[in-house]
Amino acid sequence: MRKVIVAGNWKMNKTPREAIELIETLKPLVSEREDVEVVFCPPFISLMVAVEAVKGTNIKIGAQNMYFEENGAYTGEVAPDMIAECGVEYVILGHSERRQYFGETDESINKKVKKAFEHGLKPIICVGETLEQREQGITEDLVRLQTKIALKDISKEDAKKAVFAYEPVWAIGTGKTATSVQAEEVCAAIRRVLSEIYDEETAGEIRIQYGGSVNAGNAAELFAMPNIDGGLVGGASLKADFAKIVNY
Ligand SMILES: O=C(CO)COP(=O)(O)O
Repeated sequence: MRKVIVAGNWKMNKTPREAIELIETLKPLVSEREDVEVVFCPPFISLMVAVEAVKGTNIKIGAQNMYFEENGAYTGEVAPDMIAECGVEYVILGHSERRQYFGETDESINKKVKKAFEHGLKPIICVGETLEQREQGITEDLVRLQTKIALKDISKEDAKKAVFAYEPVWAIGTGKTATSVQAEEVCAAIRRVLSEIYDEETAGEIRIQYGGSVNAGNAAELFAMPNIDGGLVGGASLKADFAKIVNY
């Protein structure tokens, strides 16, 4: 049985002081469900205080990105061991905003996935199509390709620790959610390709989230779908409402 995982991607929001405030507000509200794994992903600068703030609870902390080199002349970048040393367990990789604004490619995401595993970090790998791609009818082809390239040269043992997040770009921050049927269709396609790359057992262990305008009103229906194992939440993760999603 796959454990549901609900992660809050805070994106570029909250100063370290505000991050602590939000965690303190949410902590008592999201710690009750043993069957749901909760992850907060604040900006880099708040990772250390966030790890400190969730000590003694079962809440996990994740980063939103990292670079694929170990160290060196890469001004402005953050290395895998830097975030690992903060006590972070997860790292979001390949978010569509990083692909769109910061030139990330399937190949660079694959390098990051490899590095994450080398450093004991669990990647939350984001895949998803734009509206244009959906209208062209290439959603499944595209998501299959994104999934395959992200996992190139990744062992079965490591892959089992990965989380996938299906995030249709047209549903992010738009208030326009994919229907549970649309989301399930693509999450099932991701599981099929995982089964082709590895085997059915491995595919059955990997968790696949849906992301894109998840809120307290639609979480239960989405998470009830057989291939949707939780959500990657943006806007609604910045408010006390996040607790309602966790306690769907
Ligand atoms: O991009 C997302 C999570 O990574 C989704 O963002 P929203 O929940 O704000 O649509």
